[in-house]
Amino acid sequence: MTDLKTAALEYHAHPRPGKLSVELTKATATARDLSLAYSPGVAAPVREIARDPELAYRYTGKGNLVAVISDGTAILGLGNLGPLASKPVMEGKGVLFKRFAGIDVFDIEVDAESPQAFIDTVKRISITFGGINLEDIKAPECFDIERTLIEQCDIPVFHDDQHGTAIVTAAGLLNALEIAGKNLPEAKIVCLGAGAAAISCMKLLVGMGADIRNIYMLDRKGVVHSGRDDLNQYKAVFAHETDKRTMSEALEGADVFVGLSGADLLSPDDLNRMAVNPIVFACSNPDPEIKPEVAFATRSDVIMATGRSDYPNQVNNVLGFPFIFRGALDVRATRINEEMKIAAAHALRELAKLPVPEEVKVAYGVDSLEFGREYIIPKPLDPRLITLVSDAVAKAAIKTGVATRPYPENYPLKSVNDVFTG
Ligand SMILES: NC(=O)C1=CN([C@@H]2O[C@H](COP(=O)(O)OP(=O)(O)OC[C@H]3O[C@@H](n4cnc5c(N)ncnc54)[C@H](OP(=O)(O)O)[C@@H]3O)[C@@H](O)[C@H]2O)C=CC1
Ligand SMILES: CC(=O)C(=O)O
Ligand SMILES: [Mg+2]
Repeated sequence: MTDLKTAALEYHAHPRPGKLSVELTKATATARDLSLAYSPGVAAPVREIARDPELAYRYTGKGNLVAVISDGTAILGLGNLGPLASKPVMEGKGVLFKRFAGIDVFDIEVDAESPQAFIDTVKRISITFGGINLEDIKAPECFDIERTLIEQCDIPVFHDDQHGTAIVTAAGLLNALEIAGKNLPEAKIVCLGAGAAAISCMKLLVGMGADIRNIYMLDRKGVVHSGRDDLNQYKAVFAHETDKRTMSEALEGADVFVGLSGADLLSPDDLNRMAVNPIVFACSNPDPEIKPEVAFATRSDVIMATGRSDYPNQVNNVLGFPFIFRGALDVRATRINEEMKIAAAHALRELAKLPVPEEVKVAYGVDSLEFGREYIIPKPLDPRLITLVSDAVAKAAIKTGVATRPYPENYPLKSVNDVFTG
């Protein structure tokens, strides 16, 4: 772990600080080039955009530019460490947007004294961007922030920790249930965490067929139940009448554990309470609710996923946000709706069942990757993600009437290099 810490600090510090930079996309070699890029030539697109704001998509980078914005109140599972400390994560999201979907990102860390101040800041700068990815904003404030910004902005606003996580969790869970010989409507699910990611994951699962009566949600005070008078409106949706109070009680006979809470909160004893072929998604970052080696030492029948890159089955929103925004930007969707999210989940789910290209196996240093307990969800380095997930999202946007552009000529994209060939 110390090695990883040292390597991570070195990685971020050298050869230059940070992980990404702004690049030029036009010639700047001659005086003529400069007279086009800047004064006097730049006045021409200025006048055009003043005449017709839509032309910002033609003459500026707006259409391929996403703001990754945080207030630093829920940085991964590390908690409220403030906006500046969130910058490595936000730059990291920028790296993933660019690497996997060719999307440019400005990371913006907002020192806001209140949710309203945050909303006002984001609203004022929103015209710069083709989309807004809200990141690592704690519940319950995140819900109102996202809803208000969706209402006020005519570009997609998407809280990644809610919906990106939910989409990827749903895809992985449907596959894990299939492998375990179980199904979503009957699955007994325990969700540790009742924040941004947890509430949204459980909502999407219910939307996709889970029975809310089979879901037990827990926060720091234990089971979310109807006898509690301290529940916010978002948790209250999942409160039902039960005499269960602790995670141990909730886990008795459970089929699924979804952890969206913090490190090392699922004990071997509690894992032993779960049904045969238990599915454990220990998704807290950087440290899962239970380490895979502990889980496997406890039970050989566990189907295990984490949010991390260094174990099999990475259930992480990196599989969602780059490709979802790619699809949404390319048909210039005004929002990212439920149908687009569900289309993305199904595309991810189906991709895991296709034969895996050699280059993916090489990238992960394995001889074989086949749909099964150790491979329930595609790998982030799979080049087919942009092809299938962005396509599914774009088609769903068109079908549901939120696209303002037709199906792109360069779709389905063969790779990230295809992005500007349309
Ligand atoms: N793998 C992935 O792709 C993703 C993983 N995550 C992970 O999910 C976790 C939560 O993130 P997010 O939802 O954004 O944060 P929030 O701050 O919105 O929510 C955190 C939730 O975790 C609960 N919690 C924290 N500690 C405990 C504990 N000891 N026992 C029970 N519940 C606890 C909190 O309970 P209370 O309500 O009582 O405060 C709260 O409900 C993080 O670890 C994050 O890394 C998030 C997004 C994506
Ligand atoms: C992956 C991610 O977004 C998180 O852990 O917050
Ligand atoms: Mg996050």
